[in-house]
Amino acid sequence: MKTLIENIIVDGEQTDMIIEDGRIKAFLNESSKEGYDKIIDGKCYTALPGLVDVHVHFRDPGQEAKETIETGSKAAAAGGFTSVLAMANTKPVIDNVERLESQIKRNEENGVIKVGQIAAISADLTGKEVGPIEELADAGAAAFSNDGHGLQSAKTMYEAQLAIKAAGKVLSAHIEDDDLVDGGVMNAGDRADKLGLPGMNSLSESSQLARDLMMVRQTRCSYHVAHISTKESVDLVRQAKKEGLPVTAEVSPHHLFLDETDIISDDPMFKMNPPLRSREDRLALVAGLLDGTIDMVATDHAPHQAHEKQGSMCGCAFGIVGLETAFPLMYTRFVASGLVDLQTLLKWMVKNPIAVFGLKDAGELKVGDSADLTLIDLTEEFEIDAKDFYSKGKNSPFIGESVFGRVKKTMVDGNIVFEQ
Ligand SMILES: NC(=O)N[C@@H](CC(=O)O)C(=O)O
Ligand SMILES: [Zn+2]
Ligand SMILES: [Zn+2]
Repeated sequence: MKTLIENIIVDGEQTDMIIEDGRIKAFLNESSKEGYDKIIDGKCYTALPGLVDVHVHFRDPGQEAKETIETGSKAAAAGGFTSVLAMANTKPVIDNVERLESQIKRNEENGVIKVGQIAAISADLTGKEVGPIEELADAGAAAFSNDGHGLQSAKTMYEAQLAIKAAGKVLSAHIEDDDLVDGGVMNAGDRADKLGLPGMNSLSESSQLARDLMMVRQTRCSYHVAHISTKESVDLVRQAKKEGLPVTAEVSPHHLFLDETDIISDDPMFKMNPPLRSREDRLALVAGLLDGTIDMVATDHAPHQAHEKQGSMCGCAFGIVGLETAFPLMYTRFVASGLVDLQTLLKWMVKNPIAVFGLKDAGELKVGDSADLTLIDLTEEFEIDAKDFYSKGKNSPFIGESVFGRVKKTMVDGNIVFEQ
């Protein structure tokens, strides 16, 4: 299979790209159109290496009404992603070798992009004891996480770090002290008080992170902070990096662009875990991303059915979708606004995720690399509309927002997996 993409922008230059047998064969300026199986008019769209998201929830098996591997991966492709890591909090949880092997096969069969599988740290995410980490790593676990629940037991966290370090994998930590959360539905503070909603103390994140980092000093386990949300957590990661600890962090777009002051009424679209924090927290996250304390952006794509995101924040589900809004939001707010260049955004959304999680993705558009890429019209402005979502989840607080950067086509191994 030989494909020619004409007139695309790569690194700021207009070019043609030849793809053969799933790989980038050459960049040419004047190519003859003979001998191709497919010719695509790139219309001067910008070609970027496929985006990578190390934190998504595809709900399959068990909650297919919220999302499936197929719909979730189609949403990812529509968002410009060619590679994601799926969390283990499906029903049942991916916590043993048999389930992991079957899930890896299902991800491959049903996913239109590359879907790596994260395995659970503990059986059923209870945190009581550490699961068979070595066997799961040998069976192909992309990383380990207890996402959905914090590990309340220090002993479980300590033993998990030792086992994950021995297996040479990354521990992606959902940090949450249940006692301090105490049934809250949004960040504790003035806003929660005003709305009369139960608050979650932000120390529920940072205090558990401090505990975990004390352990990393000893275990040297590669420890990745999932969905970091507080200023204190950013300070702790910054300090840990200064010390040379193997610590990394991801932030989700919603924690960069929204804070508790955006919650003007009891609205389920603003309920997620961790919650939107204070403005000060949000600005610390932006600063942490800009200074390299936070390594990457991850969506924490958490689809739910419409009826699960209705009524009061007290009764509804935690989580929002993010795969189809992440790139345009990040591009609009960080690149189009002039804060950073496109290369920096690609560091956050491609290069660092690949490097930290040791993924096999090329992450670049170079001759010889696999043709995992996305073609984007960076100049097209559009309104985020749930009707356009491929995800079954329409639960986004960004609906109605005007953004730049429309994904036009996404290719995995040279095959088109999304076309607008
Ligand atoms: N982020 C959320 O609010 N929800 C996630 C779980 C999680 O990421 O902790 C989910 O699975 O729905
Ligand atoms: Zn989580
Ligand atoms: Zn999550």
